[in-house]
Amino acid sequence: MKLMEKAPAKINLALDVLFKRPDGYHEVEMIMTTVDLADRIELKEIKGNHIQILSHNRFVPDDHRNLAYQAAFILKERFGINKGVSITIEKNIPVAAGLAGGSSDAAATLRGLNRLWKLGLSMDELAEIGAEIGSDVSFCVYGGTALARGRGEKITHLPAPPKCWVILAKPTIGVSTADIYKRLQIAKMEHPDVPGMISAIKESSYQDVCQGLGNVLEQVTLQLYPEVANIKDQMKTFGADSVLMSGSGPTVFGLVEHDSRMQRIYNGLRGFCDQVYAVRLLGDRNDLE
Ligand SMILES: C[C@@](CO)(OP(=O)(O)O)[C@H](O)COP(=O)(O)OP(=O)(O)OC[C@H]1O[C@@H](n2ccc(N)nc2=O)[C@H](O)[C@@H]1O
Ligand SMILES: Nc1ncnc2c1ncn2[C@@H]1O[C@H](COP(=O)(O)OP(=O)(O)O)[C@@H](O)[C@H]1O
Repeated sequence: MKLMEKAPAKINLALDVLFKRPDGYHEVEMIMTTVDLADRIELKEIKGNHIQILSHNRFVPDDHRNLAYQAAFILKERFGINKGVSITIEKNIPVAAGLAGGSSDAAATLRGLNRLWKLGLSMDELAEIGAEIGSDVSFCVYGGTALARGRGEKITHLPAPPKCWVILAKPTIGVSTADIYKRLQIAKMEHPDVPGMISAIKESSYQDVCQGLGNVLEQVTLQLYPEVANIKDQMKTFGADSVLMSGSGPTVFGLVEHDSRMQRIYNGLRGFCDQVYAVRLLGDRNDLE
């Protein structure tokens, strides 16, 4: 028996940090939404009682460090499953990019194994288990668009933002999320208007979504890596309606409505950057199917 799950990437339309918590994590308010760039997860029953990870991408760990492995391990332990499973990850989302690829693989594994092993868990229960794996996993269990609070695991669903193109460009540097959070100087930050972004989405105003983009982690990553600032500038010059870094970076995304302008930005950026994608904003929970 085998089955497939789609694991889409996310971008943060807004990312605010309120304060550092006693447990070392940061209290956040983020508006997350999915885009049409997805890994594919194949789950297959195998003989034995172990978890096997297969992937052609050399940056993806094939052992307990893989977040999909951790998802399978938790479900096996918690529900006493004495079966083996092979998890094949077709990696399309760039790794360590601020696009939650690993978190989305873990979330897809939770959803898929819930079906394969007939566990009968609700999405809310899967999201709660996901929070034990990483801060972004709960959101990725549901997909769609949401306000994420707490350390990212408290999810309030939102409607899909207005449809547009999203150009993603990832410079060839790796960014450590923990390092970026550590360097954040909370007293000096300019906060994005998160309630304003929620209204823009509810009113389906593309202009207001563009105007409201903001991420407090951006200033930290831009200072450390000038190449990220350079890509932001290029994207604006080529004509994106609005540009922001996703998560802790280094991927930069640009929003654009018109097909011809999307093509111009995409072609222009290909000269500067190896990993460039032009994808649609998804933002709807049904898009996981
Ligand atoms: C910044 C964001 C925005 O969506 O995404 P990415 O850039 O990773 O995609 C997330 O907050 C990242 O989520 P995720 O990558 O799941 O983080 P985790 O594995 O839980 O935590 C990695 C490290 O980041 C720091 N961390 C994470 C979340 C949070 N609210 N406060 C923190 O301080 C902690 O130092 C933690 O050890
Ligand atoms: N399934 C996975 N896919 C990608 N990276 C993974 C996975 N599991 C664990 N990792 C590790 O997690 C780190 C962060 O990866 P990723 O989730 O792609 O980035 P981000 O948290 O920036 O969105 C990588 O450096 C990688 O070693």
